[in-house]
Parts: sequence; structure tokens; C-alpha cells
Amino acid sequence: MRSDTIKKGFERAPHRSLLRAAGVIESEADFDKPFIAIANSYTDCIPGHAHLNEIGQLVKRLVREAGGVPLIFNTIGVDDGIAMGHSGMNYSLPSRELIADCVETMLRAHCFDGMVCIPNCDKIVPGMLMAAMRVNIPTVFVSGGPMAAGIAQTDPSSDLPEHLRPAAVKSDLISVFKGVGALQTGNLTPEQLLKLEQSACPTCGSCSGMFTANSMNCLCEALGMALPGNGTILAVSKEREQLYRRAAEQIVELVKRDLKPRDIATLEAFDNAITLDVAMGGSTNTVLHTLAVAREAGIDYDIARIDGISRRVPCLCKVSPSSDYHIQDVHRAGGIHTILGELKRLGVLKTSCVTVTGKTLGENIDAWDLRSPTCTDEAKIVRTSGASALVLDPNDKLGPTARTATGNLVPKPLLFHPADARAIALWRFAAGVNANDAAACGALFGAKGELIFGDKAWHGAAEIAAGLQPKFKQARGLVRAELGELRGTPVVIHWQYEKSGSKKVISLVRINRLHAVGTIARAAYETDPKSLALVKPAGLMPHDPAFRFDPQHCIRTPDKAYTADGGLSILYGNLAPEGSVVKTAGISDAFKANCGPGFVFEGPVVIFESQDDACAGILAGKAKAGDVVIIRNEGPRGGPGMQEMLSPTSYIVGMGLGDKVALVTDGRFSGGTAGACIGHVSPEAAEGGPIGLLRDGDRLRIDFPNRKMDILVDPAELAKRRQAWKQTERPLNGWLARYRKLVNNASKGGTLAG
Ligand SMILES: CC(C)(O)[C@@H](O)C(=O)O
Ligand SMILES: [Mg+2]
Repeated sequence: MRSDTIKKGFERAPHRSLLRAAGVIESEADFDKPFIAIANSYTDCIPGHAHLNEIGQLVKRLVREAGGVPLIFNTIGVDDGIAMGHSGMNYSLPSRELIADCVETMLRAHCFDGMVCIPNCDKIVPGMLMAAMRVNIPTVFVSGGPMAAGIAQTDPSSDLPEHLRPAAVKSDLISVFKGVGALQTGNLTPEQLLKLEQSACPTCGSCSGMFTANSMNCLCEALGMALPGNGTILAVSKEREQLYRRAAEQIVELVKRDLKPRDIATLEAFDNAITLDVAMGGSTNTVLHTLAVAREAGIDYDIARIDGISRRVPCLCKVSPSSDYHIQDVHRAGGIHTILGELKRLGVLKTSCVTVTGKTLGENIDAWDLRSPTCTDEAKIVRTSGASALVLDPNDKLGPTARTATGNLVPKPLLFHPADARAIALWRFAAGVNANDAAACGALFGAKGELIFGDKAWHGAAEIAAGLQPKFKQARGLVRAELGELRGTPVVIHWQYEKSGSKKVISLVRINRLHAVGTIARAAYETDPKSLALVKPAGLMPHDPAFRFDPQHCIRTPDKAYTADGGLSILYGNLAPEGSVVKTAGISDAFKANCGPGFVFEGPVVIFESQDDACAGILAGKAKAGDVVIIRNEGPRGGPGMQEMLSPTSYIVGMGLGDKVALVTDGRFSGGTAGACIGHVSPEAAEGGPIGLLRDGDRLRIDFPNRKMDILVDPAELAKRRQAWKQTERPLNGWLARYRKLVNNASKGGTLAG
């Protein structure tokens, strides 16, 4: 064992002495067990990470139960949303390198046998992946999970009280960024913006669209470094506990088998990750991060390879900001392994790649693809909860572990009976009740389970669903289910609401026996007033999947694909000889119509020398319909740190120019940016790239179908300008000054040389 270096032999007595003092050794037998690092990224600064302290402790307990000795350490994490629009964003991409280096440091200094990584947001996932590839000890990724979408408006046609009404319009972080632009143009009042601010990010977790964090966590499934469900099971959903348990069990297993990240993340596995990425219209940042992770895995993954994949793989799924779907909808439609299932049937995946399940990607897909005849019961029931809207009960008097002071939800279900298999099954049952989905409730019982309801006993999924159906109909949305406790045992509590808002407990459900896969063997409804009086609510209900949607519309079959090619493209041409990236999935039909049938945009450039310059200029009306907005000196070296440009892209949308201008930069974008925004132009201005030679009024031609971007200026004129070109210097000190000296351009993943 690698850890024997620090724990075996008489000369390691001092080391053992310190380990005992650290409190991580429970018995002498621990010195024979694998030492498992839990690389956590808990911080209060990011909603995606705020709950990770509890998660880290849970995983620690589960690793111990699985036979390992767990030791936690933490990394830093930058919240891109909070760092957005000011100089803090310069630190975002560089933080990825710090994370990779600090994880490497901890692993090598303490000779761990294996690692569980608990990242969540944008750079923390690739930072940890880079370290895992570099140090190459068995590793499983299990992130903190996505945030639920916010409710922007409830359904006005519903006759239920406001707090029980289904949601009609969703919102997310990007709605708030857009709201800022809309306020400036008078399309939103300050009161409306405040309401949006308060409701768009309702829970902990990584922001609810296919932004960078979720894109990266989904990619981990296709790469084989995370278990099925990692990218889409909501942070506040009880389903995530099962994922943490399985991650803990798997890491001990992988250590036994010595199955290491570089055995998993092969060239073919990176192809699979990119194939998924272009099929689901992931964030443009995934290109940067995947290139960087591959380099650490010792694979020379060329950006041209991404181009090749994106030319032959269709776009099957679009999520916010490219559509109104959110990650929770992808989950309910079957999750990442259902998208992968479609890609497998299309023959574009390398299914023999081995993964952290110990099985191949193809085998994982067979078990977890909801559309496969071999899909397991477990996979089917995991889809039950993790839905869309939250139950907003004005009478809730939840404790501080359930809600933040401003009302947002923290993962109380994870703290209530943590990792208890019965509690998880009951949570799913409650989710089915709140969704009025009798079939989902029935499915939890499999073919043979029994549900006792008064003097009746229903047997098997179909009979149980048929029995519950009329009860749900009768309840008309006024009965809601919540996880609770009766004498230390998990139960489901059914609340009867009145239209006035008052509520009372009418029944509870208790599980008597559970099958190993998580299906219920025997459960019973109880109405005994003595039990009902004693029951203690957990303080949080599963999400109410009030948004009805067609799973086949959310995750499409190839014959109904959004586009025949992928949702991300690499553009070359004389402006970007080493490539640039655009999320074609996020380009609106109106922009395409403005381009004409050839989907070619040609216009004069309006140059901004920095992001700040661009923000001021766009708001001052310097960009007009038909223009190409250029923002330069914002590359990895020039920025330095390659800022995300969410403010200028949101202002363009907010000012009504979203369908009429293109934006080109050597910087990068938020995963929340949609529109004709082309980033990562390489080489960047700071290394003498052609983007630095442009002058106001030059014409630029962007040919999307042929993936080319050309400056329409005489080459002799460009050569003359090159002679006169001078580097723009930004005064710097500290970490960023060191970073600038070492960083490579975006086509090489913005990694550090050396
Ligand atoms: C803040 C965001 C939306 O998470 C952004 O950082 C991204 O890259 O997607
Ligand atoms: Mg980001």
C-alpha cells in the first residue's frame, strides 16, 4: 500500500504518533487499511460549496463504513458569479491551477492510497481532475450537486393557494444577470429585479442551468471518473446520499483493484466526454478544461479533435441558457446516461472504456439509460425525485439547518437520517406524492412490493399505482408529503392543506421492509391519532415537479435532434489560426435569420481594449446592429486569467442587440452566456495574435457552417500593422504576475508551462 510509506515499520513510529494525535486512527487495525483522502472544497463563498462541510463528514463516515481510513482536506474555490464584472474575475481561471497544485501537494506529502474528490463549481472540478491525473492514485469524483431552478412566476390559472401553485416560469442566476440589463433599459422595475434576486437561486448547489459547473460534473460521468447521476441529482435531493455511499464503497474497491485515473481517462474516454459535451451544448469553458485535464493525463488532446467530434455528433439536448430546461429536467428525463444511451445507439461512443464503477461505460449505460430495456429498477427510481419547483409553504417554521436566513434551502434531507436507505426510499415516495405521480410511487415497490392502505393491501407497481391514482386526484394538490420521524424511525408525513393556508397531519407512511436495490418490500399507511400526534416533521419537502414536460423533448432522439452537428464548434481562420470556441447551441434562430441562408455574419468591428472598456462602451451605445464587438487583451496571459465576459454579453442582450451583433474575444464566457459569442481566440492579443492587429471599422466574416472566422483586410496591410504592434502591459504583482509568465494560450487549455 502506498500509505505504508507513512505508517509501517519502527522508523514510522513518529508518523503514527501524529496520526493518532490527529484523531484519525480508531484502532490498530486502521494501519492495515487504505488511507483515503477526501479532497473537499467546502467554503461559505459559493452556494455550490456551502453545504460541503456536512457532505464531507457524511462521506468520511461512509468511507469508514466501507473499510477505509478517511482523512479530509479542503481546497479553495472562487465563485465566478460573485467574482463577475470586476477585477476578481482575473483570479477565476488561475484558481484552477492553485487547486490542482494544492491537491497534488496533499496527496504526495501524505502518501494516500486513494481519493474521493468533492468539487462542485467551475474550476474546482477541472482543478481536482488535473491533480488526480497528475498524481494518478485511484480516485472517484462525487460533486455537491446542482441547485434547483427558481420560480419566477406561478401558474395564474391554478385555483390552489399561491404557495401550493405549480410554477409557470423558471429562473436561474442568468435571469438575474439579464435582469440587470433589463433594469438599465427600463424593461424591469427595481421591485421586479429584487424579487428575481430573491427567488432565482433557491437552494444550495451549482447554478441550475448547463453552466460550466454542471457541464463539468456531467462530463465526469462520460469520462468515467464519476458515478451515474453525479451531474444531475439535485444537491438538496436525498438521492445524492446514495451517490455518496456508492462513491465511498467504490473508492475502497478501486484501491483494491488499483484502477487509476489514467487507466480510466484515456484518449477514447476524453472523446466520450467531448461527444457528450457537444450533444448537450455544454459550456464553452469545458473545451479549455478538458484540454487541460488531458494534458495532465499525458494525452496530447488537440482542439482539432474536438472540432472533428462536433462535426459528426448531433445536439440532442439544450439546457439554460440555450433553452428553458434546467438540470433537474435532464435528470427527470433520464440524466446523462440517457443522453449517452442515445449516443451509444448512434454508434458514436467508445463503450469499452472502463469507469469508476469498475464496469465499462457501455455497461453503465445499459444499467442507467432510462430508454434501454436493461435499465435497472434502481436507475428508474432514482429519477423519481429531483424535480423542479420547491414547495413554498408560508407556514413553514424551519430551523436554521433547513433554511438560510433569507429563506433559501440547505440540504436538510441530507442531515435527516443521513444515508438511511429507508429514508431515501420514503423521500422518493414523498416526491411521487407531491408530483401527483402515482406511477412513480408504484415503481418504488417493484413487481412484488406491498402497500397497505387501511383495510386494503395493494401488490406490485401497477396495482399500487392504480390504487393511489384516485386518492391523488381527490387530493387536488392540497395534500403534500414530507419526510419525518416517528420514534427515531423515518416516515412520510401527509399534510392536508386548507385553502386558507392552515394544515394538519392526516396520515403517515412507514416502511417495514426494503429490498437491497432500494425497492420497498412492505410499507403501510397509518392514521392512528396517537402516532400522528407524535410524528416529527423533517422541515423540508421534496421538490414538487410542477413543471410538466416531455422527456423526449428534453433529451431527444437523433432523428429529432436540434442540429445534425454538435452544440459547440471550433472556428479557425486568419483571426484564430489556432482556434476559437463558440456555443452554436446558444445562437438564436433570430440571429441565424439575420445572417441569411448561408449562416454567415459579416460586419465592421468595434474594438474594446478590455472588458471594462467594453461594458462602458456597450452601455454608451457604441455597438450597433450589424457590428462585431471585439474585446481583446483578455486572454490567459493578457488579462491575465482570461476573464468570463458575462456582463458585456448580458448588456448586449439587455439592450436588445442579442440577435443583431456578434462578439469576439480572446477572453472566455460564462456557461450562462448565449448568443453569437466567440471566445478563446488563439493566439491571444498578448502573444501577438491577429486579434491585436484589428482596427475599428475592419470587416470580419464569420462563416458558422464552415467554421471559419476571417479578417477581410489585405495581408500586406496586416503585416505592416504587425511591425508597429506593441504589447499592452498591465501592472501586476503577486500570484497573477507569476501566472502571466507561465500560462499557455486557450488552445492549450490555459495550463501552466513546466
Ligand atoms: C457563474 C457561472 C454561471 O457559473 C459561470 O461561472 C459559468 O461559467 O457558467
Ligand atoms: Mg465560470
